[in-house]
Amino acid sequence: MAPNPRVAKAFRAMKVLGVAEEKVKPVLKNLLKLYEKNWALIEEENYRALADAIFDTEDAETAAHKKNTEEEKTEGDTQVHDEPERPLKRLRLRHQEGQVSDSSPSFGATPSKRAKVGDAELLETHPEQQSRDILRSPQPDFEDERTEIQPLTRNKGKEPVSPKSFAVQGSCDKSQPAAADRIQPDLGKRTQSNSVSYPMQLRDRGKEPILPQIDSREKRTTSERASLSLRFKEPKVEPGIVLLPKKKAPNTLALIRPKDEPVTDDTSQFEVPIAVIHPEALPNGGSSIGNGSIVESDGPEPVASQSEDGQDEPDGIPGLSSEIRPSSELAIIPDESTSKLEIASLGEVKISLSCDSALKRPDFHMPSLDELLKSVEDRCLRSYKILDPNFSLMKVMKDMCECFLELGTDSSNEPQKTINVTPPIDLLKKHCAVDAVGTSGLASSPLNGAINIQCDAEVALPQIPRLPPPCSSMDDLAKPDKTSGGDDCQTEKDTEQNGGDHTNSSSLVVVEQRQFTADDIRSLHDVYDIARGQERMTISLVNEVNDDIPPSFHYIPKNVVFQNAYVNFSLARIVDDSCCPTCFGDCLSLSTPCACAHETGGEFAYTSEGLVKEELLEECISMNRDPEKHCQCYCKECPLERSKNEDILEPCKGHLVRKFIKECWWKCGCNKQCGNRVVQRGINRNLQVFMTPGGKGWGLRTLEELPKGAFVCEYVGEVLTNAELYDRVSHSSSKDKHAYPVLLDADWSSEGVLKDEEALCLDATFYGNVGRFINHRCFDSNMVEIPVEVETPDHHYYHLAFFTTRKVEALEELTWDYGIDFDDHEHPVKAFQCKCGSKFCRNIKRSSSKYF
Ligand SMILES: C[S@@+](CC[C@H](N)C(=O)[O-])C[C@H]1O[C@@H](n2cnc3c(N)ncnc32)[C@H](O)[C@@H]1O
Repeated sequence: MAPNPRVAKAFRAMKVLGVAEEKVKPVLKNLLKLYEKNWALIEEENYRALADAIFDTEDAETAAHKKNTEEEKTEGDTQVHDEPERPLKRLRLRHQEGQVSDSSPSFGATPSKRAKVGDAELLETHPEQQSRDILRSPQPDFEDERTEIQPLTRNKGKEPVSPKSFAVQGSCDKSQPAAADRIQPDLGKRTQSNSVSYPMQLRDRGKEPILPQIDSREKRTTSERASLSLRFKEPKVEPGIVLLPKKKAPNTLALIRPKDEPVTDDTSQFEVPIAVIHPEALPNGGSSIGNGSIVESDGPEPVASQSEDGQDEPDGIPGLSSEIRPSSELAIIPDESTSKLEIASLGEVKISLSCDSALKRPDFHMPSLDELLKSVEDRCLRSYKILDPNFSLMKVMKDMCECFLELGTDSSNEPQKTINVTPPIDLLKKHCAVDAVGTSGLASSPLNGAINIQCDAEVALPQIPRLPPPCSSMDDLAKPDKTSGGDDCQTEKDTEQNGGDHTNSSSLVVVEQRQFTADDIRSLHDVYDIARGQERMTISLVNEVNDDIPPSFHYIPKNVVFQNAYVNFSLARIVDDSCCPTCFGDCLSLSTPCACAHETGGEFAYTSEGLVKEELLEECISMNRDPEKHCQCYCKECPLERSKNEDILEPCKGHLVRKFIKECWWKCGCNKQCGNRVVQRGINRNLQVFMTPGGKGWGLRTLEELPKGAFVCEYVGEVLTNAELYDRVSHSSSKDKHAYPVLLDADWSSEGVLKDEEALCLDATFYGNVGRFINHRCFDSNMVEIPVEVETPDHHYYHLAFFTTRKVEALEELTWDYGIDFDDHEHPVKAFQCKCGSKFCRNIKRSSSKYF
């Protein structure tokens, strides 16, 4: 049978040292037994354990043989010859005089303590012997470095070191003071110079030894308050440092104890290293080294940690815990002095999170690793779909920083909570550079990149829901955001007071740290379904163009009344001749259309396929393209002019008298699947929000081919009176842009003088549906808006529904003509520079300086 390749390799390694296979075999066998077949321990440091064990065995055999020979030669002569023992063994034996011998191999009840104590004591007591012993041990790789071992003997067991220490001793600074004279901060400083240089920067905070951290670039892009450090477990040993055994990355000095290693549980007589890990406590390689804390996997409480003055610990034994639980690769090291959370220990690499200012923050608590990982995973699942092409681990790490701080400052009991989040800076960079608030609605402080999020009470939506009482504090206001192309879409949160006390200009302040609701943040990242399940279809969001993240807004599938709008859905208003209570099933299947078709001249507006009939559609299209060819009404007292609050009212500029679709509704006898119920059933097409490549910001596209006349979606938003809208818009900063609101003026002609609360519009800036992403196209847009009467025959309020004007291919952007007059500079919402690309573009020759 072919020998085990690991065995063969061990033989080869020993052969190099001149040890014959037959000598290696029994020792190796024993060693495998001793180490429970953990080859890593044997192979560690070029088979050091094996080599030492072989030499130990040799020594023992030689000694035994000599003794026998001498006994035979000089019977009765009790004089023992002074044949030198192997130093290590001899030292131990001397040291163990008077102690209880323990013949158990290595991992007894407190083996690590014993090992540490034994080694530390040994090293301290007999440095030169230890040095010699090491010189004798078969370490061909480190031959020229062996003299560096000497300082090891000086460690009083206070400083944990890497078990790999011997491999790099040559680089230790001999000029360093003895370990006994040192304090930990020194260690940190010294070891920095020895650290492997990775894309991280060392940071000496005086308490954290050996912490290469994120380099300055990364530092700039993460919060200073929650920083991530990726740390290498120090591969080099400092002179005078006690070795710590670990099962996965063992310290051979500790592990290759002879079987008769004396042990004692009475550790109080020994000085013990500050942080000591039982080898069995680290089956998966969890690191024991760091910050004077002990790695612990099961919970956030440290098993043992070092206090400020270096004194430990709950069990009275410095650095030792009475209960040492198994550790995994994930390790938590909460350290109150630094609020550091160790995330992972992967081989020699460690990732940890710290919050520098945690101590100054009364609201900070250390999140558990589980919480943190779950939060990051959730975030990745939601967020990274859009970022696949640019996915990088650093983004995940930055997310970790965010979640860390977010969880650390989260207090679910409080109705108002402040969460500080470090944004994925690269996602926000374009926005942060411009102002304090990003597209996402996340604010990035120029000071520390942190984001301040304010949680308000949940919004409860009644049937025609009214918005909850707005924030009373004007401090909550933040500057609207900017998208790269959608530059007049604003995410400013209106915080008008109850009772019509509207926002005034002094209350709109640009803040460095914007306060947002947790809902704001969550909605930003639900890229799988920005509607969060509120539509029949999921609506994904992708960005294949840049790093912009979706704007902050509340997705609502139906309109909500902001405050003063009069929207009354009363059954009493529906007279019998405007509904079909006697109908059954599908009204479209009737040979004679029911009363609900009256609005459209006795013909239903929809075909049996649910498409708007050609004639109606064409008329609506034409109305947009050639408004002058269609009937316009002029108000006696135009609500638009009135809302300007000027002394002299300007004459009405005219409103198109539009065609309405009247759908069946709940007073009707037909069922929900009735063909005359299309818009009210909501979105039933595969739509996607995407980043347009042409600089228009986000847009909406279809993922399936759409026939002409197909319902796509409604324009959903807050129902505002025009006075409210005027107030809202005109009081925002001149730099800020507002999404183009939609006037519900399709039937203003029929009513004489409209009251303020009856002259309505829709604003989707803060509350809206996918309609808010539809970009404008001059004249030849592929969608047209049609007013739809669903709940009330009263045409003050109606639904504005988009239907395709032609067949639209899958992946085509969906557009509609906003009807913007690019020359109207008096409009409260300033026009944008049109990039519709239409050959009929009304803005094609305009100077860009006119527009924002
Ligand atoms: C209702 S939003 C549409 C979604 C928007 N693109 C976004 O990123 O959120 C309207 C805004 O989109 C931008 N936009 C729409 N159509 C545009 C066009 N044809 N050219 C340039 N910008 C356009 C303008 O900034 C406009 O104010």
